[in-house]
Amino acid sequence: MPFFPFMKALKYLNKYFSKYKYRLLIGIFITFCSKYLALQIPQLISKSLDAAQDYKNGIITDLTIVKSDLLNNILLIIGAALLSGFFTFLMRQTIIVTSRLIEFDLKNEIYQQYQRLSLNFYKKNKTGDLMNRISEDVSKVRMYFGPAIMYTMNMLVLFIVAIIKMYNIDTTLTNYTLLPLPVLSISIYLLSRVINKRSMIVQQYLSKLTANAQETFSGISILKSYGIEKNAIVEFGNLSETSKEKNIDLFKAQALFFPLMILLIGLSNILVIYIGGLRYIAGEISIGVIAEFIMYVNMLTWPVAVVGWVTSIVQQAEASQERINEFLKHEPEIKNLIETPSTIHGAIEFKNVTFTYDDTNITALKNLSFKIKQGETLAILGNTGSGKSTILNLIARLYDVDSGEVLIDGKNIKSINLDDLRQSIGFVPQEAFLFSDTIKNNIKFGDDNASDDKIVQAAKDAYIHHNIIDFNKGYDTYVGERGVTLSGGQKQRISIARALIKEPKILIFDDCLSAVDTETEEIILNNLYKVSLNKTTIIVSHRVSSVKNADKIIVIENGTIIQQGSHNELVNKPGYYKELYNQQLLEKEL
Ligand SMILES: Nc1ncnc2c1ncn2[C@@H]1O[C@H](COP(=O)(O)OP(=O)(O)OP(=O)(O)O)[C@@H](O)[C@H]1O
Repeated sequence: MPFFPFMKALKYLNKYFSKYKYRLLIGIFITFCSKYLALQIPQLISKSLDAAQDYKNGIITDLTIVKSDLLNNILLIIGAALLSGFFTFLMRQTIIVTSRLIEFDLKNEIYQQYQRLSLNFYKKNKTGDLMNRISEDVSKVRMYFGPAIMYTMNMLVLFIVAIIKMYNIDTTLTNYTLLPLPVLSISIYLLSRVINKRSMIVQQYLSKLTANAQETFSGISILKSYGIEKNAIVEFGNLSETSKEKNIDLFKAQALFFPLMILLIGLSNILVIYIGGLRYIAGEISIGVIAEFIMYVNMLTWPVAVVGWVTSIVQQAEASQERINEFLKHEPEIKNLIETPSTIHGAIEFKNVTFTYDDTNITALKNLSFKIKQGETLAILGNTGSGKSTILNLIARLYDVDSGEVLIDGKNIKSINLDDLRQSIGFVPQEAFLFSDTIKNNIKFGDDNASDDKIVQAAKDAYIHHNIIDFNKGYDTYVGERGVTLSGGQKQRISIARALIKEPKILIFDDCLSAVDTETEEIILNNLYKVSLNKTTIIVSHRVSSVKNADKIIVIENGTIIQQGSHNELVNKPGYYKELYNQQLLEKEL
């Protein structure tokens, strides 16, 4: 059962309660000690006041007895206050620290789940949303483990102990004193709901503002070259104007919080003084009791107000945990079905493969069949959108086919250990992506233990070494957001080096030479020819020059093969390949 049993989504977090149960139990015990000690103070003050009055009224005549009583009480009050303060410190150290530990665990759990999930998941959910759930939502859930539990414990101990003490002293006065407290709790709850609603709206606008600013900065060169800075300023201005208004709305509601509390505490205090005064005059209670009750009222007000606040924290945590659970319970579409290791040689076959992207409903491949033997080079040509990248995605099992089969070494790709499959593929995507790190680490990404010599060799093979050594810091040059800006062709070649260093059985190049000139392309292809001996290689390209040496060329149109054969075979047959060849030959001559 979760700490607040009416919450369903929060049940998921029970495992963390049991993981940290000892810390939490110690925290709860410490809270009890702290509050119990704090609650001794009003009684001591009451006794001191009564002693002074007894002396004044002549009930006690010996001043030294009164003085020693008072001194004792003062020392006890200081002692109780110090100890209670120390326990409050320990209470935060246990409960709040535990909530931080759980926050850390939960973030790691979500991150690991994100890593497991397939590409489809990332297409369906926005990056901002993923980030929000792992940061904002987790912080809200932490509030449930930390402050919500701490203040609830606080409230329970204070309430039970104080109320027992109060009823033991005077029932009528206690009833009157407690009268405004439920009103306080309910009004704080209602106010907290308004505050939460408004702060969610503020958060939404903050996200919009950040997204707008981020997009503007990343597209700054386009913005400037089109001369539309003014439009961007107006758009940002409008957004921040609305955001400001929403913030003012929020602060208006927040501004009510303390006055409301003070008003209701004031009401309780007036009741204590008025009813207590009447009962004192009637001789039913001593003057010390009035002081004691006033202290109890002030001690109880915050915990009572907190009931409202905690309720809304728990509701928010529930909503956030529901969003987190939605991702945590999401099963990756592509699963590793085989635990035993698989050895991969690199023969690939597509048998009547049909594949539809389920988000766009586009059937990218239709009944497609082809075969590549281990160590052969296959080239894929075709117009944009014809399905070339889709073939590569299926070989890396980034998606599973709808019908037909992809076979690796004669075995259905699903019956191969997924980790081993991906380990044996060197994939160079269409758009090179470099991490904000050094060039060396970007290349080493393909093989963590690669020696410097191996890194240099891979860079030479990808024909990027000569560029790298021209940078001041060579291989230690930082690339990415705050580093050197590389040209498209340089990025592509680093990305090739990253694939080569892995020495995979299958090399996949998805139109990754598009940003280099034909001479550089020629050099790289010659190098690749040497390093890719014995490796199955698949090259996707729009250029005949990139594919002419392949063992086999297939031409794709609308997801089906319209031509296949070697360069020599195809160049003599009328059709797409011959036309492309002639056209590119003509361009070269021009
Ligand atoms: N991730 C995706 N989600 C949905 N539809 C997609 C996705 N990727 C590609 N498609 C669609 O599938 C079809 C085939 O795309 P694919 O990327 O395989 O073409 P391509 O031949 O590699 O094109 P290009 O030469 O432009 O890279 C296209 O109509 C495309 O819009």
